[in-house]
Amino acid sequence: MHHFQYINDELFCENVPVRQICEAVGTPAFIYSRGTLERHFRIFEEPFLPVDHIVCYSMKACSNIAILRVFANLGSGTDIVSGGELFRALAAGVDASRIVYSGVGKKASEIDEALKAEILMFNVESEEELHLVNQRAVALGKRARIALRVNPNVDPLTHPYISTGLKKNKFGIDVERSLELYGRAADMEGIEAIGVDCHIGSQLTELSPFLEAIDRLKEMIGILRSRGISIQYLDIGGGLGIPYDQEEPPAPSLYGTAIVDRIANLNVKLILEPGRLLVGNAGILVTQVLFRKQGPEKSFIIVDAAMNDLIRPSLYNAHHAVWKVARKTNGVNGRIVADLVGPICESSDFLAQSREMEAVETGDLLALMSAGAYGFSMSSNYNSRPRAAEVLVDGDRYFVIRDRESYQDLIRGEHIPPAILQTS
Ligand SMILES: Cc1ncc(COP(=O)(O)O)c(C=O)c1O
Ligand SMILES: N[C@@H](CCCC[NH3+])C(=O)O
Repeated sequence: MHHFQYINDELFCENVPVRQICEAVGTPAFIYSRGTLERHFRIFEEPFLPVDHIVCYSMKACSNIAILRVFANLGSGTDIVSGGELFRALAAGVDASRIVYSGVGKKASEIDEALKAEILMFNVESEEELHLVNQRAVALGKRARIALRVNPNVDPLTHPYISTGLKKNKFGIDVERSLELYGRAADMEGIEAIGVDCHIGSQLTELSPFLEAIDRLKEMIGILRSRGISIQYLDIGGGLGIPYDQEEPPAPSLYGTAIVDRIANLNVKLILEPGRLLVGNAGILVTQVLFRKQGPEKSFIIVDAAMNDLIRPSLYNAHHAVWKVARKTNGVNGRIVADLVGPICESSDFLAQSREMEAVETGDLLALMSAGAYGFSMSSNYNSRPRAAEVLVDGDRYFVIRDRESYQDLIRGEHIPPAILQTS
């Protein structure tokens, strides 16, 4: 359920016509609905309310500070994976004591920043990282609260590029080695092991892999406690999928109640790191048709958004529904099959392939649906394309929450050395 709907054949985000926003800010533009963001957060959190928990929004999905603030206002913490994400979270006003820091490659400077901010917990992903976190904590006269990110070797049954909990993946530490490392961590002056963590993948559409992973972690917590290591937090990551096309992921209520049942009597504070579920269907990418072109084998609709704006179709062959912003423009009727492509000089620059959709005309606005997660946050400047504007709709008002980049932004920080500037 989201707040993008047609009223008299015109697409609205909440109470604002999408066309009106595009006339003011141009295209391509990401448009998010505050109502949907809040609704998704509440629906996700609801089943966890009876137990001690923190929802730490995984901000890599959509990291605009206005979006972070929407969730922080609802009590959300944040799952971060870099110094840059820490900076954004603090800039948005997220409470540092609700921040967890995951990621396989934390630099000493980033660890220092997180220690100084006094975040809740580092999710440590290797033995070398554990030593570095200890060393940095001692150097700063602090103790780092940590969990080890365990790789439980569970198949998440998702796209191989976004599976993280198999032993062939770079993420986390296997169960046996983790148990050993907790023992070693107990002797480290700068380390306080308070949690166990895992995140097995993204866009999961089955419940069983989550439960299997939790069972492995539960077993570990029992072993650790029997060794005198008192684990207080269980972080089960994110990963719950959303319907993009035909998928039927478990409803958040089902996911939540199954997990709450599974950890009954475990006596831990649960940490949840949803990303896609909170923002995916709360955002769209609106683009304008530049040209239509009939090739010998295919029809192409060339639009002003491209793989630099939304890379998911190119990277994972991901499906995003295409909706016309005005359903019956210029009396064009009928259905077509076409590739929706951008201006970038790559054959993989497509937003939809061989897609059946309503016929379109040059100048029409099209909405790529479910683009709120891993849309803008994975965008780039490839082909020197300024990144899109981001807009947040709130009832009958809207706010530009990120300006469209300018050409000047494209060369910010670039310099021609004087020796190269000389022409003679
Ligand atoms: C450590 C970690 N936590 C949480 C998430 C959020 O995942 P999702 O957006 O699938 O909920 C990710 C991304 O997959 C992640 O790497
Ligand atoms: N970027 C991916 C998900 C990976 C999540 C990061 N751990 C997507 O668009 O589906």
